[in-house]
Amino acid sequence: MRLLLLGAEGQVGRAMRAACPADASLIALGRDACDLSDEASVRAAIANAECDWLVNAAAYTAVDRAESDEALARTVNGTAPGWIGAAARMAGIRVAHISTDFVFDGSAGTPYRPDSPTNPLSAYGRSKLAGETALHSADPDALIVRTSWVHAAQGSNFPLTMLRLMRERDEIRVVADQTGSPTWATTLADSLWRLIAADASGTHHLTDAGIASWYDLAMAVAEEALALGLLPRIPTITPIATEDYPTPARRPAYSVLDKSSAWALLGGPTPHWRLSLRNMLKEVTERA
Ligand SMILES: NC(=O)C1=CN([C@@H]2O[C@H](COP(=O)(O)OP(=O)(O)OC[C@H]3O[C@@H](n4cnc5c(N)ncnc54)[C@H](OP(=O)(O)O)[C@@H]3O)[C@@H](O)[C@H]2O)C=CC1
Ligand SMILES: Cc1cn([C@H]2C[C@H](O)[C@@H](COP(=O)(O)OP(=O)(O)O[C@H]3O[C@@H](C)C(=O)[C@@H](O)[C@H]3O)O2)c(=O)[nH]c1=O
Ligand SMILES: [Mg+2]
Repeated sequence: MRLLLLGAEGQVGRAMRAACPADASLIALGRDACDLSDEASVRAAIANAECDWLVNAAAYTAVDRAESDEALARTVNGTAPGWIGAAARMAGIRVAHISTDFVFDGSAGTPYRPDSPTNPLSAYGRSKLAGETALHSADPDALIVRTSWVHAAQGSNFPLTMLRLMRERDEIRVVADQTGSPTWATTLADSLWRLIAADASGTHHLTDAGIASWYDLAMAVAEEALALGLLPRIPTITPIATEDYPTPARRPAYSVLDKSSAWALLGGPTPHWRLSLRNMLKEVTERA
């Protein structure tokens, strides 16, 4: 199988490259080779690629910045997936695309199913929902996988931000009233390769197992990092309310996703987030 990967330098893009099975070949394009704000660039990249599947791991992921930069977020996350779907369909290429828990408003009290009503609270969430819709209209067979709270040993993510702040400060304050599921990019990439091998289509939810608040996640980063020698001591970590950590973007209070359809296709659950976090931080120690 030949697979074209867009967003090759992001957290998920790197994990997809690392998890590439021996019997697959990968054409990995970064922003310089395929710019999702430029329709001609997207069309050319897809027309020139002889492949069976395309995975779109490129996105505008700066949630707060998107509030004041909505037009670009909208083009990259909302419009480009439609260009991708149309070009891929024309070339007979299957598409896998990644979306987010932030398409939901967080007012639910039980895990969101793939067909639960969406209602994004942020410009980023609106742009990602628009991307799902545009891709689905262009290519009804596309595979859309919503995930959440992604982290990796390289890149910009909450656990690495926490690790840096814990080294710099005596106290950090973290919101305890937003609940979701942290997800190691490696879990997502391994699962995506398997969903592709199974010829999956439609919308599915895929995160690591278990739930946490951002505060729980920060506490876990502290404990795991201390045990691995990445942190000399644990600073004071204070749970706070969302209103005490003002940000430009609103985030869902609850964004746990129901993963049962993906788990059925995969033949079992994904690892618990705590185990995945430990494995991610082990990789940080190996890189240091
Ligand atoms: N990170 C998270 O917590 C979550 C992510 N997702 C989704 O998962 C997918 C992968 O995210 P993740 O790997 O974490 O994100 P990253 O931000 O790590 O990677 C995204 C990549 O897309 C690239 N990119 C941005 N703009 C463009 C553009 N105009 N043209 C081409 N490439 C571009 C970025 O390049 P550059 O670095 O140069 O900007 C970056 O390499 C995205 O669809 C995201 O919405 C879903 C839920 C949670
Ligand atoms: C840095 C920091 C953040 N926070 C809060 C702010 C926010 O509510 C929460 C997470 O902040 P971040 O900006 O790191 O995370 P954020 O970029 O919002 O993460 C989201 O990214 C996009 C791409 C997604 O798709 C989502 O699934 C989700 O992973 O933690 C604190 O409470 N204390 C802190 O010191
Ligand atoms: Mg962020």
